[in-house]
Amino acid sequence: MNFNALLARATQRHESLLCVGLDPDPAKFPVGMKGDDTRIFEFCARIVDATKDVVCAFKPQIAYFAAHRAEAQLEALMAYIRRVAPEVPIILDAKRGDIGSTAEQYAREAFVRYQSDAVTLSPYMGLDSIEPYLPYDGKGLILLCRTSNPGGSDLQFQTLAQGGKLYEEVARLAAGPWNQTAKGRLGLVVGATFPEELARVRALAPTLPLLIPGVGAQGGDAAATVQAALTPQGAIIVNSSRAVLYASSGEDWQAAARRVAIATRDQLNAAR
Ligand SMILES: O=c1ccn([C@@H]2O[C@H](COP(=O)(O)O)[C@@H](O)[C@H]2O)c(=O)[nH]1
Repeated sequence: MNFNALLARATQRHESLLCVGLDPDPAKFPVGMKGDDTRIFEFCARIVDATKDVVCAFKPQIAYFAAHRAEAQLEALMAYIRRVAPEVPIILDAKRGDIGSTAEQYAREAFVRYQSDAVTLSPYMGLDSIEPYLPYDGKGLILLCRTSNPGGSDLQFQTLAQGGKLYEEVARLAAGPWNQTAKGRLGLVVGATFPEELARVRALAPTLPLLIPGVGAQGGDAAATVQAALTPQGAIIVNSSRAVLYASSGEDWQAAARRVAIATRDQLNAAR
């Protein structure tokens, strides 16, 4: 099943707009595991067990694995999620972007090595840096548009000579000609920390799925996010990582992660 269909089905079955981000930092692991980078798989797998019925997606961030030489644990985690939660799409957060020949290798990494359903990409090297991902049928390609960090404004908020902001041009291209080339498989990353721009992106890209990080640890407002971005034609995937993963460092850490995930899902649903 393709990414968009998987996402729609998981959103409906789990009544959830919440994506749990898998950003394992051994320094923040709970009692008994703290500092142990051989237990990255185990930590993430227990979070998956605790939240798999309340999410519409999981989003492992590749840097948290690569930094600890834990790529093999990420491979094992992807296989584990596919086994215990086959209905939940997995978005590999890699933010790749490079010339075509290198992008071919990044595409292979995301879709052959890790078997993800979607990957995050930087659009700033242009359409030919996205094209190498297209041979992987049905996979979602989610382009950075208006990122959640304050410094995102440095470039994305620049006014272009032809008028409009750079992030608006990314949204226009992704909703129009680039998505035609990509056969409807593009999505956009827009931060929950910028609800006005979120609404603007939704207006420019009414049918694209939006991956929205920034609720939880970054302080984005869950209700404002839903009101700005959710429409009957436009899916949203609202990510929270640290607030769920590190809800408790005590022995109740899995139960605490589940509690926060359910509370966040319910907050998002209340605003629908
Ligand atoms: O604009 C962006 C794009 C990606 N991210 C990623 O999302 C999570 C957010 O983690 P929290 O702990 O919920 O803040 C993380 O993996 C980022 O790399 C983002 O925050 N903003």
